[in-house]
Amino acid sequence: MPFIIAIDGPAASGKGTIARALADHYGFHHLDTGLLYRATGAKGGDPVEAARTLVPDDLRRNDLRSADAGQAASRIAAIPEVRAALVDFQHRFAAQEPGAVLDGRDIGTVICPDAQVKLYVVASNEVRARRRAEELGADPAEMLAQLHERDRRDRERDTAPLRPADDATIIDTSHISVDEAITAAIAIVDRVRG
Ligand SMILES: Nc1ncnc2c1ncn2[C@@H]1O[C@H](COP(=O)(O)OP(=O)(O)OP(=O)(O)O)[C@@H](O)[C@H]1O
Ligand SMILES: Nc1ccn([C@@H]2O[C@H](COP(=O)(O)O)[C@@H](O)[C@H]2O)c(=O)n1
Repeated sequence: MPFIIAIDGPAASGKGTIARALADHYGFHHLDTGLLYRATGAKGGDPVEAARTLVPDDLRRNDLRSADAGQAASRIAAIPEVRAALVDFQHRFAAQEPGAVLDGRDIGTVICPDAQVKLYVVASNEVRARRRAEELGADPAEMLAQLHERDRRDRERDTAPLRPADDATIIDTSHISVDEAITAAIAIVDRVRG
């Protein structure tokens, strides 16, 4: 049975950084599920049809990391039929041996509720905005406004809203380095793997 690590949290909290490092450390597969929503939003047209016809090549577009792509993703992510169309892909990915790390918004709550490890990564709004602004070369105040809007949409939607699973361990990266965050995550996984 594959070992599944589910990582959720708001935008720019550091979950992708931790997810990649865990996958590397344990030799697991890694899926940034945000890319599925970003690619669906970027395809344009009917979002439900775009999600149903998504192929791996769509995830390789080089314009998916922009702030605009993030905003478009969070709008189409509120549509239940879009989410439903992306479930199979995520389940197939999570079923790969020897294990998989999936990061997103609803991995521990909806996609992989039986994951052996669930992490919920947070950081203060100001820290997240500063990190994202540095990453994209954008204005921190503008990033803060965009993150607020995206988080609100993600938390308030009816289907699969952003929230920690009841059995998730919280990691707050506001005042710790990337290395410290990764070390904390590995310690949590190692405790479960024994
Ligand atoms: N603990 C940390 N200390 C300092 N910088 C960090 C830390 N964790 C992540 N970062 C930086 O913050 C930025 C956002 O991190 P990351 O992409 O991992 O966030 P995310 O939660 O996956 O975001 P998104 O949901 O938008 O994909 C990156 O530039 C990353 O290098
Ligand atoms: N499991 C997920 C993953 C992402 N979303 C939506 O996509 C947007 C972009 O995600 P990033 O992780 O790349 O920032 C995000 O704001 C969510 O609206 C989702 O709903 N479920």
